[in-house]
Amino acid sequence: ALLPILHFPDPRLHKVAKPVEQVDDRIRQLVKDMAETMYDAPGVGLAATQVDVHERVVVIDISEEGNELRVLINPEIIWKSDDTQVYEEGCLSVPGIYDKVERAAQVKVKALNEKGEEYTFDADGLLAVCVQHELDHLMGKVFVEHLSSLKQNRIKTKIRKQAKEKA
Ligand SMILES: O=C(O)C[C@@H](Cc1ccccc1)C(=O)SCC(=O)c1ccccc1
Ligand SMILES: [Zn+2]
Repeated sequence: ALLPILHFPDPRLHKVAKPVEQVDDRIRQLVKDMAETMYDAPGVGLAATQVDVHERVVVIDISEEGNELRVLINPEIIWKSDDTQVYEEGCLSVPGIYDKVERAAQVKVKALNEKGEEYTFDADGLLAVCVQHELDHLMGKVFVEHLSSLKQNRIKTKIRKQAKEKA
């Protein structure tokens, strides 16, 4: 089922997600709903925090055809490169806002899959950006918080105006 995505500055986006205790059918259904919601947006990633579920679950699919779904349960970055890359980021919780964010160029990630089995993978490029962006969400952080307070205030004003026009 499609899940409603929380929009900045909703305070629930700042809640810290808890680790998943048991990878069971409830979690597998959540993953299915998150993937459906991500593809519908469309996006290349989605964190459970964004759909108001405060558990450490992330889905990512950076493939062109949208047929390479990655499921990250209790994900951890176990290594980060010193060199960084700047990438123009967007966010499904901050629609219409794009800005440059500097992050580690390569990361090594450890996570559980839908069966609860542990796996690791190396990421660079867009995948590295996306993993770091999604893990920020699980820590209650939205990408705009990397920007100056001047820019953040302008974004809040713009989002409020968008909300008024829609209402
Ligand atoms: O808000 C989110 O977490 C989803 C976000 C993740 C992200 C990935 C990479 C850079 C920044 C943010 C998005 O998917 S934003 C939409 C987007 O980047 C995109 C959408 C469709 C095709 C390609 C990219
Ligand atoms: Zn986001």
